[in-house]
Amino acid sequence: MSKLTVALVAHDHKKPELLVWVKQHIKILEQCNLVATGTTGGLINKETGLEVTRYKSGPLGGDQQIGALIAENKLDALFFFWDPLNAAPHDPDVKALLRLCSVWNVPVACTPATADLVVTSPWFLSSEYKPIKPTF
Ligand SMILES: O=C(CO)COP(=O)(O)O
Repeated sequence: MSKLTVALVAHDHKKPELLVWVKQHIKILEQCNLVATGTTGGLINKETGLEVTRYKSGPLGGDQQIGALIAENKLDALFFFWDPLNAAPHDPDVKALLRLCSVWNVPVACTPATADLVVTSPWFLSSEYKPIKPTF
């Protein structure tokens, strides 16, 4: 069975929450190909030793690079702890990334609670479940 490709992204004020979450679910996440925006990916690797493919930092195009994976049907899930209390200079990119998850029916979790439920679902690592991809 091929590994799931999973993207991990967090805004600065949410990085501590994402790190806690990654450590809680490390046994599941180590079975996945992990990709991340630059700073998030560097922190995850440093704090957990997990291998992470790092794209550019979010404000420098990293969200768009992850969006490109979605458009190419190369991403299985996104865990995006975005910050609802601080404006981001690249807000259009953030919206575009979340929008593409809706366009292509990619599972996306934006809070630790949702992320817990998604990653512990019996369907998460199973080949029994494949999201239906829309045809346009
Ligand atoms: O800005 C981000 C997502 O929108 C995250 O980027 P970094 O992981 O480089 O901080």
